[in-house]
Amino acid sequence: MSGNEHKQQKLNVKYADSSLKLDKAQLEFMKLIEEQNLERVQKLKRLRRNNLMTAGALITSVVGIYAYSILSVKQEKFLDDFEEPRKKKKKTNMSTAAVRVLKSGLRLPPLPTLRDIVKLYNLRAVKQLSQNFLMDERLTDKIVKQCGRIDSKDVVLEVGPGPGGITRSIIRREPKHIVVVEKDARFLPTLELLRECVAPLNIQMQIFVDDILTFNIENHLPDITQRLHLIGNLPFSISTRLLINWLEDVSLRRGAFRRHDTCMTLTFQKEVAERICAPFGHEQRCRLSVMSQIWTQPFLKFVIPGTAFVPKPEVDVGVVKLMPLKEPKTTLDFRLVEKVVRHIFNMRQKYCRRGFGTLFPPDQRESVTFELFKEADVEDTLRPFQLSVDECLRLATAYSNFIQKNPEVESYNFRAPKREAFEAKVS
Ligand SMILES: C[S@@+](CC[C@H](N)C(=O)[O-])C[C@H]1O[C@@H](n2cnc3c(N)ncnc32)[C@H](O)[C@@H]1O
Repeated sequence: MSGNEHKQQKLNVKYADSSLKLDKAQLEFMKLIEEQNLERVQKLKRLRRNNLMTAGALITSVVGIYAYSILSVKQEKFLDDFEEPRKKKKKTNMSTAAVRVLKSGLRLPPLPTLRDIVKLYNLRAVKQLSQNFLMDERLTDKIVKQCGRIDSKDVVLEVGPGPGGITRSIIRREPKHIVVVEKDARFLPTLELLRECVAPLNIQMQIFVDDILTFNIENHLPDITQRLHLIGNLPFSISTRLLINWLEDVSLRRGAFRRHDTCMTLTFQKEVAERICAPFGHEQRCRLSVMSQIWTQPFLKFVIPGTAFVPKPEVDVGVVKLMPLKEPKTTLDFRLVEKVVRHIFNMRQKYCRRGFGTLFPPDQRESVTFELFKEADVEDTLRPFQLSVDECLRLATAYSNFIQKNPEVESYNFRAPKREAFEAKVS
């Protein structure tokens, strides 16, 4: 076909098409098709939008999961850091007690950790019983180490073992006999667990659910052929009272102190620990310093930061070792000495004669005070914290001599209402 013929045919076709008229049905059919097309396009658009949204959600979840995994891994790393030194320490740098235990062949069966025990028995600390637990084995070992040598024939009495951290450290020192006195019966199962573990090792363990302030040591430990060690992470609420009770027992050589070599390794609030050991002239010097130093030699061994306890107390804690003196500094009655020392320190900032004078009724106060300071050879213008133990004891001796001659003065109480004080004086 020539080029001209081809052109002519195209024109014919055009001509023929335009001449066609669409009938109504065809138009409607086309409209229908158009509508269907439109609908299909919209459907596709919707599908695309949904796909985009699903993809977005998927990407967000994937990114979320990834970020969470990174954070979790970091958290685990933190926990590892927290626990790691202890694990490493166990492998590379064992405590001396642990080394001794291994050398001696003593093997404790595997025990749950203290943290697990506390969780297992749901042992929430009770504030009224001053419960602050020590979970760090290195610290409990260090406290027990302050007892000095613990022989295989010795007895150790622990006050307030709680979940048993210090008890475990005592066991590692292999005494013959361990006595624990705990007021809170919730700790009984955990302590019984320890007792079961040490039974095959020939260590006798006795558990008493009792109050140490009324616990009769003499009745429970009648045999004095065995040396006794007293130890305890004491509840703050009773620590000073317990110490005063035990100092009185030292003075009377009774209870735990029938032997002169019973030592006390006890914890106190740091400030109290410092007061117990304060020498004269020290600003912390107080009644407790003088009373402790008359019958014992106290040493502040070390301080444990409050953060080491669970729950954390608001104060730091001092570990004090008190060794009863072989030769007591006085044979005077404990309560008489305590009374004189208490009166002297009642007016800390004043001359010591002011507090001492309150032992006597006002009408004879000045003259008697003057006389007794002279007799005791003590400077009456010293402040109470500047008095040595000997000076306090000389004043106590002078007071004791005075009330032997004037027994009616002994019951004088300067704090009593005036009428009562007068009646005491005339009766
Ligand atoms: C500071 S916590 C020490 C607990 C444990 N020894 C430690 O170091 O983790 C004091 C413990 O003494 C107990 N306790 C409190 N008052 C007591 C009392 N009057 N007689 C005996 N135990 C007492 C408490 O229940 C508590 O277990």
